[in-house]
Amino acid sequence: MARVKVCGFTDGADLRAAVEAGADAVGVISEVPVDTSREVDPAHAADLLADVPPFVTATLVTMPSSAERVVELVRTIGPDALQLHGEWTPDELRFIRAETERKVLVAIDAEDPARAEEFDGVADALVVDSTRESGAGGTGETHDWAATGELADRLTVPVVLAGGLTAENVAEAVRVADPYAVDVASGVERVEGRKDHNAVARFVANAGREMEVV
Ligand SMILES: O=C(O)c1ccccc1N[C@@H]1O[C@H](COP(=O)(O)O)[C@@H](O)[C@H]1O
Repeated sequence: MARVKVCGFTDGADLRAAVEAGADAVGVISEVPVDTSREVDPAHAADLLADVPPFVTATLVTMPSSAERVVELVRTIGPDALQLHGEWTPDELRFIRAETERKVLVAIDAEDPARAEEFDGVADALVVDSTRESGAGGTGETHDWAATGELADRLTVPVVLAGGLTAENVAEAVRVADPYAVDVASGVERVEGRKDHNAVARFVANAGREMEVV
């Protein structure tokens, strides 16, 4: 059974619905250099994550221009964990981990397994996503789940499967890739930036099942 992260909250009621549905982690997206309806400013991100109860991982998804800015954002927003997209070096990652004392997940593109191997043992987990050229996620596009499963078998750190997941395809994705966790943003929205609570509940349920619940 895969753990579940639901990402890209802009609204407290949507976040609480995901927690109620049983999500293991929730994410807010702040300071990303792409146009996305899921981005919130740091103050709003802090407010949203302040509502996350114990035993649910409050995650900041970000891609600012420097490692120092990541550290500032962690101090402002107060997440439990960080998910970094974009072009980071292993040394920058070591600096961020040491300064923030947070678990750090690095997002890599599914087409770039060499980069995953570069961060194996440096990051706390890898998010294997179908990213844009900039490294940003939220594309709503799937990739080769079997190849990601094979990559996960070669790595020592946990692999989070992301990219184009929905309540309808997540059970099959888990069956094929057998990831540590799955991550969804656009696939459980009713309109851009707002979640469909029913789809979120079905996503969480289906991530833990081999058969789809409709
Ligand atoms: O969702 C975004 O707009 C986004 C922007 C910049 C960096 C990361 C972003 N989202 C992350 O990408 C994955 C996959 O998204 P999707 O399910 O394919 O829409 C998502 O889990 C977010 O963590």
